[in-house]
Amino acid sequence: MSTQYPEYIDLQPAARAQGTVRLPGSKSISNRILLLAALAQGTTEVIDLLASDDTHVMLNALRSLGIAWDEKQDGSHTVHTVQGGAGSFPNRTADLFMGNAGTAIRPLTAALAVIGGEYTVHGVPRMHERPIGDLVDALNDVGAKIDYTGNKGYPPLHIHAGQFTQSRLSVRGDVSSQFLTALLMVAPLMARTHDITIAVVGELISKPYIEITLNLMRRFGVQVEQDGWQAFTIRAGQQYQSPGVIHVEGDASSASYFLAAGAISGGPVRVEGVGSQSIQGDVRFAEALQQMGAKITMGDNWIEASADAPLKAVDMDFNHIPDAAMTIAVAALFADGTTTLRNIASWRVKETDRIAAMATELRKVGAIIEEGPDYLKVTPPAQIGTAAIDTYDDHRMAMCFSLASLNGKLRNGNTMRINDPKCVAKTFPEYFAAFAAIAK
Ligand SMILES: O=C(O)C1=C[C@@H](OP(=O)(O)O)[C@@H](O)[C@H](O)C1
Ligand SMILES: C=C(OP(=O)(O)O)C(=O)O
Repeated sequence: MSTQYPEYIDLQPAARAQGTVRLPGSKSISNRILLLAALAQGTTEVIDLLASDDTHVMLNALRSLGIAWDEKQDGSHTVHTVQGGAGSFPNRTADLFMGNAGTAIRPLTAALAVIGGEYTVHGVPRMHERPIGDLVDALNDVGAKIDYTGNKGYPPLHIHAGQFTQSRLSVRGDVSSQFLTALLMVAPLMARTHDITIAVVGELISKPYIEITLNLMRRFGVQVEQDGWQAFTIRAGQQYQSPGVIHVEGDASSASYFLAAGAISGGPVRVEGVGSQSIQGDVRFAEALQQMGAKITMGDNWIEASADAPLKAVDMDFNHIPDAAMTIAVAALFADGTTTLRNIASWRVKETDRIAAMATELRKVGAIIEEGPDYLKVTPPAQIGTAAIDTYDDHRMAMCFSLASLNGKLRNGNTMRINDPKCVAKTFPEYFAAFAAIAK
């Protein structure tokens, strides 16, 4: 991305956070819309697509596959015009670099396997440590031909043309919900002559992301029949149709940092772009802040956080909001006791092992941490010790730890150093400018 960052950023201690932030577009919605628009019949105008590493890898991949798109500016809005391929990709061979974007590589792998061709997909080294085996198994079981060219169960992948005749698929749901999302998104391409049912094996995690998938599929004209979280049926003969124009909401996970800033330091901080009408599960981060004692107000398209007392520690299950939950782990530095984050095992297979990374960096600033396979307990220090925070090429580590500079809790008024801040480019290239605008 274009923003230039130095090797590290030293954040000045800020007593207060106040102001209004216009959020960048949702990563989860942007990458889903791009793929759906590419698979649809007709031309789609996408307003306010997120501009970041994760969407750029998707846009570049679609172009390599022969899907035409262009970008223009309309006042303060961007407009991407995508020419749909009506269920097919013009180019049947391609080598695709997917960076570290789970929302790009997983659904696209499924689409390539079903459409057929000779494709390789790969990413940054960490992407080659992030599991994809459950998705590959689900697809290969019903006639796909996907090979591992590195380690079994992980990208890089080589995808050949397969043959799909079966009507029942099953996929594990307990490592990443993105595998089910991927299968749901390509199911209409398999359901040309017969219905397709996708059964979920094991407890499905991160359920609200499946709601985003189903919502956007509906916007593109495909209905899914749902039997709880156990089975999903796509009736034969449905095709994606462009909705014409579609707008991308602001990113609710990105909102979490600013809302937490308002809650930690009094606020008020308002985010614009998500609100009570949002289709993203991460808006429920606001409920977690409320439980910590913050005051939350909300309109259709905005949320505001403030607080008139120190935050209260909480003990909560965060399986439904795994990304925004990281923000709670750092907000816990400002709470009145031990905060426990439960049911977050998926953190271990994301941009880094996020449970280990959080534990290490929170200890650096003086917190007492207990770490388990799927939980984290954070007991705050009286004052936050200054440290150079390592970010593990994880945008959320960098964004979360900016919050440690707030509320005058930094020992001796020192600065908070964030190493390798450019990692925010994955979802929010302008993050540190937005943060500086509210941290006073
Ligand atoms: O489908 C999506 O857009 C996402 C699903 C979640 O992943 P898991 O299902 O792997 O938890 C989330 O962490 C990720 O950032 C985005
Ligand atoms: C887990 C994340 O990303 P991905 O879409 O690559 O899974 C994230 O953004 O926190």
